[in-house]
Amino acid sequence: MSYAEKVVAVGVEPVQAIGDADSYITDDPGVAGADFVIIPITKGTPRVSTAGFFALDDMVVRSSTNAYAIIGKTTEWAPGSDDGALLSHQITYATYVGLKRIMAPSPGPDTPAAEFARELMQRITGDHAIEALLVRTDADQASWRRWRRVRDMCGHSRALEIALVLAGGDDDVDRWRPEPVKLVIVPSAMFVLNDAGHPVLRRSDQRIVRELTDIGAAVAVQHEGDAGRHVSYLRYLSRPTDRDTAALYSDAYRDVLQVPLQPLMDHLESDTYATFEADLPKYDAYETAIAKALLGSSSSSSSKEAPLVVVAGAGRGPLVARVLAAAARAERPVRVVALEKNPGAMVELQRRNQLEWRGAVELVFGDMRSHEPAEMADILVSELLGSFGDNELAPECMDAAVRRLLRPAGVCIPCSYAAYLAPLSSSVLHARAAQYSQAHGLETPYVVNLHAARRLAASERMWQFDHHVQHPEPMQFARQKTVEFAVDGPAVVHGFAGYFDAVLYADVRLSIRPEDHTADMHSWFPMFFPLTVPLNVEHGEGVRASVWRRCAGRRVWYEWVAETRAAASIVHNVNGHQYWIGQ
Ligand SMILES: C[S@@+](CC[C@H](N)C(=O)[O-])C[C@H]1O[C@@H](n2cnc3c(N)ncnc32)[C@H](O)[C@@H]1O
Repeated sequence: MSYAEKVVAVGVEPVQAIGDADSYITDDPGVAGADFVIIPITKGTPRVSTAGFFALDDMVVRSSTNAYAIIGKTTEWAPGSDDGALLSHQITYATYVGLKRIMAPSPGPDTPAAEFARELMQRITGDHAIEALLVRTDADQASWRRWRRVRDMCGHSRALEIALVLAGGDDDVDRWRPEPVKLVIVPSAMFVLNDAGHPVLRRSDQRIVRELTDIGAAVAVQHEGDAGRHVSYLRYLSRPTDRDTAALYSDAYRDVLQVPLQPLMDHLESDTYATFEADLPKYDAYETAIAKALLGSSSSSSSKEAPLVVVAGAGRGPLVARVLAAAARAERPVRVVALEKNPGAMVELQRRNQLEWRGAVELVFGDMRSHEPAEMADILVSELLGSFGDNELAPECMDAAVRRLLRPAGVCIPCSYAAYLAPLSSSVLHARAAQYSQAHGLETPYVVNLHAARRLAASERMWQFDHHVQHPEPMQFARQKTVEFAVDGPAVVHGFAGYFDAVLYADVRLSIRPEDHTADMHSWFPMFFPLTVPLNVEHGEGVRASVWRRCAGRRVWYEWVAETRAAASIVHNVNGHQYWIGQ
């Protein structure tokens, strides 16, 4: 199922007291059409027998018949009381009947965070830990600060999820977007009647509900009496919208952490090439750059022949096809060499050369860093860019290719590319990275289509690699940069997002920076460099990031560290001990 096809569950939280969950769910016309209800597990202050069980009369949830449709609320918990024992009994009972989810009360302004966090920790750790606990909270900034404190004390546990109660108007949703919001509760007072007399939300509140359901939250109306029309409206509001193919593709990868590809060390699979090839804006830009280069450059003066274009790292041939299209567009004859080191892709190149290119392309199997050409190229085309620009080892491969394959005044496409960094808040991604940490470690960058995340500042340029001039000596591939970000705090930095931009030729560029992203291009998602321990940033405080690109032997890797005024992270991935790129 793709993300866009996912249906958002819509529920009801009755304001009136409910005597018995089963008859409410089965008989009350007011909840017909809802997918779930949010109701207390027990009535008022229930008695627990000395033997440790509840009396039937005290229960709202009395059987497991409708458990799949119930989010069970525990009773309010008073700090310093022995309500903790009651909470325990309620959770044990809720687990026994198999409730869909259990909701803990919100930590009120007077609730000491330490006591509340300790109470929660007791439920989510140890032998009888429950998988997930919904913490109910208001959406204002003070509530977010309280939540942040409690979550820190609970070690950013993935078991804690949020049920966010909106107030309407100026809910600060940006602050909640990076948090694990699994449920949005909309009080009926937020609804207004439209011209036809139907309850609807104001435009700004519609946007908030859509944004939160879009990152995977269910939605419920808090209502007295018949909630049917509110439920239908919320279902309509959170329905999937029509998307184009590129958006559908991106949606399927929302917040999915991917290990970055290593096209130099590994041989890519045919399906991976097929995914690249679907990204037409990228190849359109290449075609334009090649056509401009053909018009702008003279072929080697010693030769009367057409310019020689070498596609280094041709894959299954999309750039070869674009060289031929650019030549036709520029009305310039060309000679084309396709160089590739992946034996599987070589078979596809032969097939296309026979069927599509009528043998016009010279195919060469080899490594661009060691290939000995019979003739130097006028134009060298390659696409070895990763999400952080140089993380697929474009510098190492292209510097060698420029020296060995390109004549001194030749054109290299791309001629330069740069890496960018921005601080990122996303407890969702951080929790996922922590989940993978046994396999890959938390000191590993990922490629991810960022969605449940908030960028805390504009991206800053880290470094650049240039291939327009041939350097007399091989390039220095190591880099280091420290940048300062003015963060819109208070916020939590869970890591950094990495981006790149590239100049293909003259004014033809590619970019995945949010500030100037190439329209509709979808084959590169940003990089995510997690911090092992997230850093809190207060209002007016900045964040400093230092990143190194280091190289030794046949390995290249990144190390990174973050600092605020009050705290600092560890230096991540020292000596590439968790993540490296192989040459
Ligand atoms: C990111 S893919 C791009 C492939 C193709 N140009 C496209 O757009 O679909 C990079 C390609 O370069 C090839 N490659 C990487 N390093 C190479 C090297 N040193 N020599 C030759 N080919 C290389 C990989 O096998 C892969 O096919």
